[in-house]
Amino acid sequence: MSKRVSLTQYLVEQQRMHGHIPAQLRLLIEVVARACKRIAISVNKGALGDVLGSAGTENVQGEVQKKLDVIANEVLIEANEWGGHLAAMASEEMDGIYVVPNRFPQGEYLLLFDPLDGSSNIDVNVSIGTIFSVLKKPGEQTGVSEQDFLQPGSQQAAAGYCIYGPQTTLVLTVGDGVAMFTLDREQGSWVLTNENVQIPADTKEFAINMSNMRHWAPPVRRYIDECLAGKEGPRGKDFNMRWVASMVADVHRILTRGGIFMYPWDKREPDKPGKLRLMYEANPMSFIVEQAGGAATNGLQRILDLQPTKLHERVSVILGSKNEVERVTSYHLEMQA
Ligand SMILES: O=P(O)(O)OC[C@H]1O[C@](O)(COP(=O)(O)O)[C@@H](O)[C@@H]1O
Ligand SMILES: [Mg+2]
Ligand SMILES: [Mg+2]
Repeated sequence: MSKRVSLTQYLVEQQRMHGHIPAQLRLLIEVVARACKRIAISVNKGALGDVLGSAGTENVQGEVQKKLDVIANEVLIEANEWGGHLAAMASEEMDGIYVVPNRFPQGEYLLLFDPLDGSSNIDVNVSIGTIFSVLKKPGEQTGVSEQDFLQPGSQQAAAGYCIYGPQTTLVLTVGDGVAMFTLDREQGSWVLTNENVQIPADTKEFAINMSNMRHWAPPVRRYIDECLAGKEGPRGKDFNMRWVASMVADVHRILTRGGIFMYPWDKREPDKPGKLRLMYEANPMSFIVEQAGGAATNGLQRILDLQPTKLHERVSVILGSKNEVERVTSYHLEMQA
């Protein structure tokens, strides 16, 4: 049997051999990974743990919170405020930033998370996840403000997600490729199971919520129409479609076998750039996808180059196999010209 490499060993290697990450960042990632293990336990309990259904509250974006949205948020905060590596946190489930109180050890990083991604899938027992993004607090000044979080995704020190599916898998980048770790439940440890994740540049599989078709902008409509035309159409090949409605699961499939994922702007709410959130969904996923050789744009620009203007900013997302993302982006740019 080949040697098992744990998350800790992998991170120590990244720190010592490759000089990629400081010790503080390594320890921060381990705290997040531990929190994900605790969330995985709650997810698995389901009805037995009374964690299904609505919490009866709404988050800042007006979405009804599920019990697990609230539980996962609390687990991440509690684990990380004791961690000692953070100045503040921000989450889909909290209106403003959460500054780590003085009674806890202080650090120089900022952590953003979508504690539970794919909330509509919790009660139906379909894969869900946790997405996170790590930034460095800018400047030397003491104190931390929301402004400190508003950095482009290209500044991320690390990003990852944990998928709670048939297997529990942690996917991580510290800017040196993408690694996957599978949770060994008996041992309670994360084991490195894929060290060099690569997204093929071409694909025959797209992921989009087709029920919104009539609301899409012309470039998206054109791309999907061409895919649907199959072998006889301009693409000269048949396409398959998947839509899990958990971004983590759709992105995980793309990291595993390629594909393109789109949640574009649509006419239902024309003033919103998209449904997904830039800081704790699109940015971390775009960092991971690029690190695996894929691409991510909002139709016109690279997502990682976007300058955020607010914590809960939304964005149109097109990511995955590079040649397909470039094609959809070129259709948008042609329309603009
Ligand atoms: O139900 P829709 O409109 O297809 O949206 C699905 C998308 O919404 C999300 O569930 C949003 O995430 P949350 O569950 O964290 O709010 C994505 O994971 C997914 O891609
Ligand atoms: Mg989400
Ligand atoms: Mg969520």
